[in-house]
This record gives sequence, C-alpha cells and structure tokens, in this order.
Amino acid sequence: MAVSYKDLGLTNTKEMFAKAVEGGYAVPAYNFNNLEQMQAILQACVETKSPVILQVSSGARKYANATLLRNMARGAVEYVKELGCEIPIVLHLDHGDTFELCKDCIDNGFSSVMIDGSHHSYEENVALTKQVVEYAHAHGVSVEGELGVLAGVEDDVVAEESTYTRPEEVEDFVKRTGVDSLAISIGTSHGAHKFTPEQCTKNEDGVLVPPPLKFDILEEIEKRIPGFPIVLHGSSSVPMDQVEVINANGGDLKAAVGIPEDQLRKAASSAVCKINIDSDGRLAMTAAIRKTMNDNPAEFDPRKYLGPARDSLKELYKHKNENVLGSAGKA
Ligand SMILES: O=C(CO)COP(=O)(O)O
Ligand SMILES: O=C[C@H](O)COP(=O)(O)O
Ligand SMILES: [Zn+2]
Ligand SMILES: [Zn+2]
Repeated sequence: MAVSYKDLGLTNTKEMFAKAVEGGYAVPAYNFNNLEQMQAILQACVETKSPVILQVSSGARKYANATLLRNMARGAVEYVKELGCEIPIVLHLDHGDTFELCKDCIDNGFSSVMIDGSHHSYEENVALTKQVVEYAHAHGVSVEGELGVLAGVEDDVVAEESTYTRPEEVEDFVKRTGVDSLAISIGTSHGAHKFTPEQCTKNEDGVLVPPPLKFDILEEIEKRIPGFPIVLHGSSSVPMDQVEVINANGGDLKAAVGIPEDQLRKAASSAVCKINIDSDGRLAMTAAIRKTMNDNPAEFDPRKYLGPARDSLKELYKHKNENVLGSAGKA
C-alpha cells in the first residue's frame, strides 16, 4: 500500500523554496544513510531553527533499506517535536535516474524527488522529467530537474569534465517539464577532489584556491527565469582541518579541494535555494572516528567512536546553517 509523505508529517519544497528565494538564503540538503547522520542533521537544524532537506541517494536506499529510511523520516518528525522545535522537513530522493525509482519513492513517503536526466539528450531529459513531474504533482510531491553535467562521479556515471548549464535552455526546460526547481552546473562537482592542483592557484599559506564558480552563468539563468528555485549540487568545501586530522590518524587523502565558503555564501544570496552537502559530512565523521580510535586503541564500543563522529557532524552542520547557507532562524 502506498504511503503519502503527508501521513508522515513531512512537507514538499514549494513554500520552503519560495521563502528561501525571497529571503536570500539556501535550505541545506544533507545526505543520510544511518542513525548518527540523521541525529546530527536534526539536532543541528533544530538548534539553529533551520528548515531541512533529508536526502537519500539510490545508494543510501540500497545500503540502509527503503522501509527503514522511510520510518526514520517518520521518526524524524516526532523527534524534532520532542526536541521542542517544529522545523519543516522534506524527504528527498537525490539523483533519481529512472521514472520507476522516482515513482517508488513517491509511493513510499518521499515529499520531493530529483530526476536527473542530464546525462541524456536534451529532448530525452525533457520527456523523462515531464513524466516524473506528472506523477509527482498528482501526489503533491515536488520535483528537481537538472540541466548541465557536473564533473566527477554522478549516478555512477564518471564525467571527466563538467558541461556548464546553457542559459538559453532553462526557460524552455522549465516550461515544458513543469519542474519545481532546477539543478545547474556552474563549476561545482561531487566528492572531495573537485579540482586538480593544476586547476588551482596557491595562496600565501600554500593552500590550493580553486577557480571561482561561473556566476555569470547563474546571473544569465536568473534573468531568464526570475525567482525560479535553483539548486547547487557538489557544494562541499572540504575543510582542510578535517583532512589534516584524517591524514594525521592513518588516512591518506591527497590534494582534496572543495568550494570555498564565500562562493557558497554568494550563491545562497541569489536564487540558489537548495545547497547539497554530503562529502564534508563524510570527512567530519571519518576524521572523528579515526582520531577517537587512534587515541583509544582499547575501545571497541561503537558508541564511543560513532558518538564523537555524530557530535562533530552536528557542529559542522550548525556552522553551515549559521555561517554559509543563512538558513539559521528561518524555520
Ligand atoms: O551534491 C551532492 C549530493 O547530491 C553532494 O555534493 P558533495 O560531494 O560536494 O558533498
Ligand atoms: O551525489 C552524490 C551524493 O553524495 C550521494 O552519494 P552516494 O551515491 O555515494 O550515496
Ligand atoms: Zn546530474
Ligand atoms: Zn548531487
């Protein structure tokens, strides 16, 4: 039997995005695969009074089981009430690649889905996205589409180079598909290695500084679809202090580079109203786990290393909400 997101107490993105575009901030979209990530996201967003998008990739569904994830989202709504602050919560499919997957999520309590047809031809992308929108909207569910390809691994597809979004396509795409938001490619990419050292310059401290995002493309897009909700994927900043902790405790992460926070702040103040962050959370958890295990070699209670990992993740997300996305206080 199908389960509607409304029965779980979740919301779609409609009002959430309208407020974010109007207010010049971005709603955080944090990926989760397990209990500790869920706790960290919810605690951080309640403490900062931020709306939140809980993101589930198809990999997360395989890892954690769709039924368990759905019931965790149901639990999330009750948990935030218990914490004393009712923030709007969206359960979102990240990088859906087929109609069937999107339909399955819609039938299983998701309030928002992404259909990423950007690896297909333009016309195929339009047709696939439109098909998902028709089914989703009949159920009150929001849909995110994508135009342009991000470099890196996406939907198990490896793109060596990004293809920036073509502003001249966005108006036609939005009109013909009926999507509620649009993910664009302006220089971000997935993972902890977003740029090669050759693509970067070095600042006076020897830190790699990547090329700036293509704000000219974003501006051109905004001119063509004024006020339309825009989404940025691949928006981890890859904090060097976390990378250093990982490497100092047996890790081996080389030449990791992310998107500088000032670039994201600037994007959040525009029509960009959803910013996707996953890798930074992975780094924070890994750093805390590596350090705790190294410092306490006799410890074997998972709570003793997952607990600090969760707390570090929570601090990271509070920082993002307060100092980067501007979503704090907007719930
Ligand atoms: O875009 C993302 C999820 O869809 C995550 O991006 P990062 O790898 O930069 O965290
Ligand atoms: O965009 C990808 C997200 O970071 C999710 O990653 P995943 O597919 O490994 O769960
Ligand atoms: Zn894509
Ligand atoms: Zn993504």
